[in-house]
Amino acid sequence: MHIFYSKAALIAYLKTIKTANSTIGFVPTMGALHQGHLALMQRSLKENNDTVVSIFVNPTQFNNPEDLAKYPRTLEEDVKKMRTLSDKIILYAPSVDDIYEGNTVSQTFDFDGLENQMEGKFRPGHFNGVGTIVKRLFEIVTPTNAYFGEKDFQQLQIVKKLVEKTHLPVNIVGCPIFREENQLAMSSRNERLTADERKEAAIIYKILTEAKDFFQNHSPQETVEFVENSFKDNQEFELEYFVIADESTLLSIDQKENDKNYRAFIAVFVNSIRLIDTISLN
Ligand SMILES: Nc1ncnc2c1ncn2[C@@H]1O[C@H](COP(=O)(O)OP(=O)(O)OP(=O)(O)O)[C@@H](O)[C@H]1O
Ligand SMILES: CC(C)(CO)[C@@H](O)C(=O)[O-]
Ligand code: BAL
Repeated sequence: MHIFYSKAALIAYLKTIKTANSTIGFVPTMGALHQGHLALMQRSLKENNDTVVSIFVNPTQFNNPEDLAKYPRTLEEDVKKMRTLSDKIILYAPSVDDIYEGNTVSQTFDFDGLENQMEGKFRPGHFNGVGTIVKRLFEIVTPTNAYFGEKDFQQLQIVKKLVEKTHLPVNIVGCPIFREENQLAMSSRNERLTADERKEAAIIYKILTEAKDFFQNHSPQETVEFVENSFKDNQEFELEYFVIADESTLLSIDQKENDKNYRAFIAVFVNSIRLIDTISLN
C-alpha cells in the first residue's frame, strides 16, 4: 500500500500513474474505519483504475471541541483493515498543517439553503468546514469519482451542490448505509459507546422504521410527535432532532404531496455521544 503524509508527495505520485483514460476513485474519511467505509472503498476499487482514501479528522467541521478531542484516531488499525481489501489502495493521511498551511479556518459557502437544516442547524459552521475540506481534497486528489455514504445524507447533497457550484469535474456517488447486526448504523463514534449502549442504540433504527410505518397513515407533525414520545419512554437517549424533509430541498414538510420523495433524519445523544441516522419514507 502507498501511504502519503504530504500533498506534495501524493500529487507527484498521482502524476506518475495517471494516463489519459485512467480513472481515480476517492473515498474521503475521518478514519476509525468500519465496514461502511470499507464498502465505499470496495466500490471504488471495482469502478476505478486507482483508489485514493484520505484519513483526516478535519478540525474546521467540529463545532464541539470535546467531540473533536475524543474523535477516535486509529491509523495503524485502519491501515491493516485497508490491506485486507487491497494493497493497491493509495492512502493520504495528512497533518492539519499540510491541509491548512497555518490557517485553520473555513471558507464560507452558499449551498442554496441545504446547509441550514439539521446538521447545519445543530452544528453551526459544520458545512462550511465540510465544504472547505472536501473542495481542498478534490483539488489535491483530482478524482474522477468520489464515494460518500447516505448515512450523512445531508452531507452527500451538499457535496453534490459544491461540485455543481464550483464546476469541479468529479462524479459524486452515494452509497447505502451499512448497519451492525442489530441495525444500528455503523459509525466511528459507535466505538465510544459501552457494550450495553451499543446494544441499546438499536432503538434508534427501530424507532425510525416504526416512524416510517406510522407516516404512511399520519401527518408529518403526528409522526414527529410519535417519535418524540417514543424517546420520552427511553430516558437514556436524548433526541436532538427528528425531521421529515423533502429529499431534494431538505426542507421539513407540513403536508404530504404526491410525487415527492421524503426522508426522515434523526440525531440522538447516548450519554454525550451523538449519533445520526436516516431512512427513506417512500
Ligand atoms: N454506516 C455507514 N454506511 C455507509 N457509509 C458510511 C457509514 N458510516 C459512514 N459512512 C461514510 O463514510 C464516509 C466517511 O465518514 P466518517 O469518516 O465521518 O465516518 P462515520 O462513521 O460517519 O463517522 P461518524 O459517524 O462518527 O461521523 C462518509 O461518506 C460517510 O457517509
Ligand atoms: C467527508 C469528510 C471526510 C470530510 O471531512 C467527513 O465529513 C466525513 O467523514 O463524512
Ligand atoms: N460523518 C460526518 C462527519 C462528522 O460527523 O463531522
